[in-house]
Formats: sequence, C-alpha cells, structure tokens
Amino acid sequence: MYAKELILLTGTTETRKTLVRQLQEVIGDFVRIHDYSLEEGIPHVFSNQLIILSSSAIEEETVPYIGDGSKVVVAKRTVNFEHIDKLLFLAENTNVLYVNDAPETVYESIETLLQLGINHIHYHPFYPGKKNYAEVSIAITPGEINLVPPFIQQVVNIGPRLIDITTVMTILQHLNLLEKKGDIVSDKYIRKIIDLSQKLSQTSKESDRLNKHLKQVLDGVNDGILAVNSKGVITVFNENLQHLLGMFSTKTIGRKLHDVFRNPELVAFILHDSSEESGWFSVLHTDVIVHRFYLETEGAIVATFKNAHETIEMEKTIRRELVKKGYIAKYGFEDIRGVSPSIQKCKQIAAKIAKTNLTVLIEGESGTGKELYASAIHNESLRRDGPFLAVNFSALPDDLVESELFGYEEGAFTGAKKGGKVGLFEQANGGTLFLDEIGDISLKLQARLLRVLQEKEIMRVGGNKIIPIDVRVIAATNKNLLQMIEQGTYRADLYHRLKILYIHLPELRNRKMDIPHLVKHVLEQSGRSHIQISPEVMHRLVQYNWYGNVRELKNTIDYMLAVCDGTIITIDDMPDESFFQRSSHQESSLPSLQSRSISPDALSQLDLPSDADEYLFILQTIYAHNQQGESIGRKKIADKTRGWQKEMTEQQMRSRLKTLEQREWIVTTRGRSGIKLTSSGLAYLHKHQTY
Ligand SMILES: Nc1ncnc2c1ncn2[C@@H]1O[C@H](COP(=O)(O)OP(=O)(O)OP(=O)(O)O)[C@@H](O)[C@H]1O
Repeated sequence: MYAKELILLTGTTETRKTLVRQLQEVIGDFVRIHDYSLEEGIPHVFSNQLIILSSSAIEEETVPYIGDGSKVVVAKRTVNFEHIDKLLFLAENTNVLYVNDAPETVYESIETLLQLGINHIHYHPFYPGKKNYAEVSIAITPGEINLVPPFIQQVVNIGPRLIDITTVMTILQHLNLLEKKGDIVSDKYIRKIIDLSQKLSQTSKESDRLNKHLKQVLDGVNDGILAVNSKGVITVFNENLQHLLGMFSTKTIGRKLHDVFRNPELVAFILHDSSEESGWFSVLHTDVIVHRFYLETEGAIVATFKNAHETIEMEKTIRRELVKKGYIAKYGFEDIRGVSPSIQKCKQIAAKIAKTNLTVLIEGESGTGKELYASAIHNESLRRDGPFLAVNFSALPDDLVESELFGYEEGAFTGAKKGGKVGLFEQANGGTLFLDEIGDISLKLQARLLRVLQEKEIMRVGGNKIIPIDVRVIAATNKNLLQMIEQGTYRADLYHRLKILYIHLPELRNRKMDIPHLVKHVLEQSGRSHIQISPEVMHRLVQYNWYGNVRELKNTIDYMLAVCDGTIITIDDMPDESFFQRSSHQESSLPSLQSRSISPDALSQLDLPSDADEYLFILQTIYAHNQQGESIGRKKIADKTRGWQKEMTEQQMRSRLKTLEQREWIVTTRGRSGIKLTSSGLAYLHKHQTY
C-alpha cells in the first residue's frame, strides 16, 4: 500500500505521539511511518531503512537498533506553535524558566519565541547541569516535565517541539519524493504554520478585546479602583477614582504609588502586607473609605475607594428601608429588661442559643417578649448581618400564609402578581425567619413547613423549581402545643422539629420585682424619663397581675403619660378597670359560674371548642373551693355537675381533668389540698367568663 516508509525513534512516548501526528499530517499520504520510543522499548534492529531520530540526545542510546544499510537523520526541531497561546495568559513581565534537555535547544527555542513576538515575559534558560539559574516560580517546557526543578510551582507545558521544515524536506529527499511531493508538503507545512500564527494573532486580539472590556467594567464600577504591582507601580486606576479624587487629566498608570499619592499614611496602608483591611483617609480634601486586599496569584494589591460621606448616607438609607420593611432585628439583649432570676436565666439561655444555628421554639403568654427575644437572638448570632423577617400566623388566612411563606410563580392562581412573588423564606435567605403564633397554622401548612425544615428547600406555589434556602427559624407560641398534639390538631413531628432548642418566657405576674425596672424602661423609651411615678401608683402597678404581660404594662404607662398633666403620675391618671385585661378586684371576688352565662363569642375564642362550657364549669368549681380554702378532688367536682345542664360521670371528669392538667391550668397535689387552679388556669377562666 505504501511505496515508501520510515522509522521514527524518540526518547519519550509523548514526543513519539506528537511527532508521528505531525509527520502523518504532512507526509502520511505517501509515506508509511513506524514509530517507537526508548521509553516504551524498541522491538528490534532496523536494517536498510530510513531512520529519523527525534534529537541528537538519543543518538547514543539508539545505536544498538541501527542495522546495516540504514540511513539516520537527526531531526531539527522547532517550537510547537499549537500550544504557545498558553504563554499569552502569563502576566506582563513574569519571570519564567525555559526548561529543555540541552543548551542549544533551550537557546534556540527562546529565540524562536521572541521572534514570534512572545516577548511580554522574561525567559531564563534552564537545562540539566546548568549552574546558575533564576529561582522563579513558573517554568515553561516543551514536554520535558521531569527536568523541571522542584522549586517551580507552576509548569506551562507547551508540548514537544515539532520537526522543522528543513528536516521534513530532507526526509522527502532521502525517499526520492522531493521533486514529486516537495511542493505539496511545504504547502501543507506552511499552511499549518499560518493557521497557527493566525490562531496566535486571534488570541492576542481576543486578549486586547478582553482588556478593553475589563477597562470598561472597571470604569463602570461606582467605586474607585486601584491596583499596584509588587514593585509599587500603579497598574489600574479607574475613571471613578480619578473623579473621586478630582484628578481628571493626570497620568497615573505606570507611576509609583507614592508619586501619585502624597499622603504617606495612605501609601503605607495600601502597601503594607497584612491581608485585608479598611481605613478612613483624607485625599485631596475628600474623605474616603479605602478597602485593600492582596491578590496572591498576581502578587498585586487592589484597593477600592468610596466617598465616606456618601457611603454613610447610603447605609443609613438602606437601613431605614430595611427597618421599614421589617427586615432588621430592632432589639438586642440589652433591650430585655428585668432583674428577676427567671428573666436573667432566660437571657442566659437565649444568649447561648444565639451562638448556634438551630431552630428555636419560644413559649410564653402573649406580651411576654417572644418577638423581643427572637430579635435579640438573631442580632447576637452569626446571621446578624442577614435579614430578620417576622410573620404572625394568627393574623393571616391559611392560603395567604402559604404564598407569603413560599412565594408563587406568575399565573399560579387568579390574581397572582405578574412576575410572581418571592416568599419570606427566600427573602430571609442568609438570615432568620420569626414564625409567630406557630400554633395557629392548619395541618396542611404544618406538613409543608415540616418539609421545609427537613429538606432546607422550598418550592413556590404553582412552581416546579426546587430552591435551596439557608434560613434559621425561630418559632413562638402562646398555645400549649402538646395539648394540641393530643387533640390531633398539631403534628408531633413538626413540634419536635421546632423545639430543638427551647425557651419558656415567664409571666410578668410571676416576677413582679421586674415591674419597676420595666416602668423606668418604658419612660426612657418614650423620652419621658423626667416624669415620676407616685409611690401609690407604683404600688398598684406592682400589685396588679398583668395578664397581658409587659405589653399591657407598656400600654398602661403610655396611657398614663398621655393623660398626665404635670411631671408626676398620680392615682388619678390611672385608667379605670375596663382598660385592663382583667382587673384585680374581680379576681378577689369572682362570683360563681352558675349565676352567669357564657357568651357564644367567648366560646368561639376557646381553643377547646367542644365542651368548652364543661371546662369552664370545672375551672370555676375548683376556683371557688380554692378561694374558700376547701379541698376538692375528682369525685366532688363530678358530684357538683348534678343538677347542672350537663351531668358528668367520674370517668368523664378524669379525662377532662387530665386535659386541664396538661394545659397547666390545674395541678393535682397529693394530700389534703387536692386540685388547685394555676395562674394560667385563672387567667383562662377570667378571659372567657361573662358577667
Ligand atoms: N423583658 C423586657 N424588657 C423590655 N421590654 C419588654 C420585655 N418583654 C417584653 N417587652 C416589650 O413588650 C412588648 C411585647 O413584647 P413582644 O411583642 O416581644 O411579645 P410577644 O410575646 O411576642 O407577644 P405576642 O405573643 O402577643 O406576639 C414589646 O414592646 C416589647 O418590647
């Protein structure tokens, strides 16, 4: 099939592959090529053949394989153009080691590269046995990776050198093909070189284009940007920096930093070798905030400049906007007032909780400060710079809650906003989401919420894309969730997901020593700390049981401040009993339940909708006995129902009492005193009776 053939012998496999590919391309149509390398082993001696050696370096080693009548040509080689575009990506003025097996090939290749115009880098020759060489970090080698000295950190392999055109012509001559095929071959060879040089020029055009583009980007950035190379020479100085400093026509690139900036402190700050830092400076009468960092790969320093006053104003505006939208946690632990051991303990626990990233459940009656704690926990956590969003489930209907939390896609339902809506989980990404009144959501939403907490991803309503989220959830409730679980209205698995960490906030009536401190705090908050509270009023405030907790106390003080004429709040400024969630005199003389009716409205508010009147009857009976100092037990209460509209057996009574006990509305003590009403049981009773 082949009229002519040749043997190609190389040192390494890599060189064999590169050279045989090259020879195939230019003379493969009419010469059959057999290729071998010393590395892989040469199978036998070749007699009466044309043998091409890849370089003079293998002449000695290949002698045993050259048989009688064979002709040997040692190939002249030249830089492999195919890969030299890799060199264009090295930064200007980079010092590199050029590594090859012999001095001649090293110097020749460097010469060729310079002739090709690749002169933006400094070449330092290196070959085995060379004594003095530059200790640089980057080496270029034509496939001789094993010769690269160990101190080199980055090797650019431009691939084995190619056989040059004169050797190709010599081969053709030996095979008597020069006259017939010489033109075709040189044509092919030259075309290949032209292709490669076109690739080169395209690459350099591309890099020009890229540079222009980068310049536009840099000039388009709102900040001033400066880069300085390792010699302290400015390499980037964008337009904005010129405007910022009012240096319109000054040439800055290529100049030393200290020639451009006369402020020695600023120059020292930019050039010093700590990692990343920000500082405030005055440059040409402009106050600037400078942020500097070191670009390790480039050995350069980059500094950004912002106008200090504009930045402060902008941050203020952003903060204002965020506060308006409720994206910012307004309170910290310093805003939680109180000296009682129970509040101190809560603060300590909350501070520890803040350091973790776990879900928290805060339980406490209305107005005990659940949102305040959630806010403080966020502000003390690693997420403090992220958003803080709150949603109150009791205020929203179910389907609205769903789209609020998860957002929706355009067209998800009639009336869906164009472009869809981003839900709270997405908006709170990187921050904290406070889910208030978590006991008020439907079973359907509970299931969805559970999935979000488990998977840490959401899907918008009407969407099919899974969106990963990084949100810490703090949930709060004033309901007895355990009770709801028992009644089948709350999912136990969700409860356990939420209650990974837990705080119970104490009722104000159980820590009365905090009341004077809170009063003082509210006066300060309203900017009225000069107003005094008469001892009589303070006494009443401490006496009162505050079923609406701190919120109710705050409202009461606000009221008194509004009506008070002088600088002392007196008893006349106190609101009348109807103002309070439950007044103290009613508590001490609660008339018996039998004489009153329960309004349908009160019933509808009960979270025990069925048989609510039975529960109220039981609570009232216990209360009446407690008041008179009489002991009461299950049997006695069951007996009391005789003659009432709903008679209950002792068995039925057992189950009702168990429910009340789980709600912590009653406690059963051993011994003579029997069943007692707790303060929350009393509060419940007060709330749902009508007179
Ligand atoms: N220990 C405290 N120190 C100072 N202010 C407090 C304290 N506890 C509560 N407050 C204030 O009382 C008011 C009610 O608190 P918050 O809204 O956090 O209660 P909540 O338990 O979330 O109420 P709800 O369950 O009704 O939503 C807020 O103005 C809050 O700042």
